[in-house]
Amino acid sequence: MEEQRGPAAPGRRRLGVMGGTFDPVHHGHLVAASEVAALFHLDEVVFVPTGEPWQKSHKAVSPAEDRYLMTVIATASNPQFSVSRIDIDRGGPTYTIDTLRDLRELNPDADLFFITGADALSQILTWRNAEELFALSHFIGVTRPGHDLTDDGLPKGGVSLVEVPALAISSTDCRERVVKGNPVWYLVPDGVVRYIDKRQLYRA
Ligand SMILES: Nc1ncnc2c1ncn2[C@@H]1O[C@H](COP(=O)(O)OP(=O)(O)OP(=O)(O)O)[C@@H](O)[C@H]1O
Ligand SMILES: O=C(O)c1ccc[n+]([C@@H]2O[C@H](COP(=O)([O-])O)[C@@H](O)[C@H]2O)c1
Repeated sequence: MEEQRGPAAPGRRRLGVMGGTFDPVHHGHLVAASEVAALFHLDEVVFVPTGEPWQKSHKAVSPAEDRYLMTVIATASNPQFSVSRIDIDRGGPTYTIDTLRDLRELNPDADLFFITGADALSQILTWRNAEELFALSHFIGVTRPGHDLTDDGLPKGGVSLVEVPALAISSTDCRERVVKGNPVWYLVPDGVVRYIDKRQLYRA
């Protein structure tokens, strides 16, 4: 783990990958990405909104273009953050194995660091081609209030566990607040509050 936290190998970039449905993106996502970027000396963190999140198919998910635009708005002010459309443009259900293969092809000079909250990390063995994921990227599991952070059952050396400032924010709670007419100010970036309002998202 310490080797992963040290400086990048000569000639190699370090690319963080923050995958998520981002419906909507909130400060929990942004703080996790920022903290990991600093701890692991990442050159960039690319946020990758899902196309069709197959494990959320029982839930109503907002249109990909809205989730993409909210992610662009939320990350625009940070020069280290960018947003990729690869999972949206590929079409069909989103599998991280495809995300990582595509990002490696697009960034042959970079080592990948996939960032996941404790809840997502605990589900990783249910993901498509789970055993291959760790050959394509290092995984960084971050703390999230209400969830245990563990690498039990995951490949040794393939995962680092990191404590990040605790923000008890979820997209589910943000959506429910909007439905009830409660504020989401300061849970999501200001521009995202405005976008939700403009597009009338989550109004039941
Ligand atoms: N508050 C948080 N702290 C740390 N990690 C988080 C937090 N919220 C989300 N994450 C992580 O960010 C990634 C993307 O999360 P996602 O877009 O599904 O947000 P969510 O808040 O979990 O959404 P939902 O409530 O709709 O399930 C996942 O790896 C998730 O674990
Ligand atoms: O690869 C899979 O099978 C897979 C299954 C569930 C989630 N993921 C990825 O995990 C990240 C967080 O997903 P979610 O559904 O919690 O927003 C996002 O990048 C998803 O594409 C990936």
